[in-house]
Amino acid sequence: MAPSAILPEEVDAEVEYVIVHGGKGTLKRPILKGKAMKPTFEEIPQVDFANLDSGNIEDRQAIATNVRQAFSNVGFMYAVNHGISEELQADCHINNSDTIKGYEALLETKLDQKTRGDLKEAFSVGPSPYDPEQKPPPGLDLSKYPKKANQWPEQPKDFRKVMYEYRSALLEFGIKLMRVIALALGQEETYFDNLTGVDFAETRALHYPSQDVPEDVGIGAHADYSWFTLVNQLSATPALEVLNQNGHWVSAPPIPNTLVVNVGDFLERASNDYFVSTVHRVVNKTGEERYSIPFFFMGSPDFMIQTVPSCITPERPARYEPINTAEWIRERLLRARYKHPAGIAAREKESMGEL
Ligand SMILES: O=C(O)CCC(=O)C(=O)O
Ligand SMILES: [Fe+2]
Repeated sequence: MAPSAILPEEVDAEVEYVIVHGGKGTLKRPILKGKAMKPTFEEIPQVDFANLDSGNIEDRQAIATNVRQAFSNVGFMYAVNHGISEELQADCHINNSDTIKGYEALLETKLDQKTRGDLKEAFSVGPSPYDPEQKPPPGLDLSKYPKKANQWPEQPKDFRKVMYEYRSALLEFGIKLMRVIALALGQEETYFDNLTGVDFAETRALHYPSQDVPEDVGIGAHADYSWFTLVNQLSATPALEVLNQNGHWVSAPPIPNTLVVNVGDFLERASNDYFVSTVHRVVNKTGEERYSIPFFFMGSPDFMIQTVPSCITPERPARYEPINTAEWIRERLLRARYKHPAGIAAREKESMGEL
């Protein structure tokens, strides 16, 4: 969506806001117009990962420099040459099935409270090291994980296999990206290695029907509760939008063979706000169905998210207390589920601050 028309300041008597559901609670971002507008991004940068497996640290450092720029200025990037096989990505279209049991129906979540709900269906696959496909490390303490394994439908036949293969491929890329992020934050490459020993990532296969009602959204304005999210836009339908510092929506259209990568709340927090967990939403007015598969890289449930030492300076002391990963995820998940009693209670505790 193009930035709204520029109005002279004096005409702009009433400030409008975008309401956002993020890790810091429900917040409002003023929509800036005219002279009030700040320099900010108008498109999503692309970063080339072709040299990710280079044996040369300078090559990996060069990627880290580009990631640092993208994550600190925009909070989003397209990863080009990410190495995830095209075949596997094409197979993921198997999610295009309405026979799947246990998925989240249309209007089940409501991130933007002004809407009737999010116009999307989802099938989520979370941590379940009891499932052999997740290749749990030997000696893993299973007591930390939910006993109930992921639920899988009988049909389509290869759904479980493909989802787990896809998850493994993204996890592998994610672990490498976490190393690049460590470099980008001025740490040793291995700085986050203990975070990724046991993963707590979630894959979500999403279907967004086209929206006819003007107020409808596919997924309301929000920031992600993850270290970062890797989004495979399976359809050619442009619908993902990213909020810039002026409160204007910038389109992130699908680019073939790229992954959209965005900073999540954990990374924003650990980087002491140097990297931004940028607000985004999905609005599908194209008349076409849209499918996408976000992969939320979350780390292990008992990992304490604390500020990276190189992100603390005399001008910017640590802004956040350490927080337990599982606790934060649970709180955030419940908040979005407006029909869930615990979600209602969590939202009632919130106050509305400014972003
Ligand atoms: O479908 C997309 O492109 C993004 C979905 C998203 O933002 C989310 O599930 O958190
Ligand atoms: Fe998101």
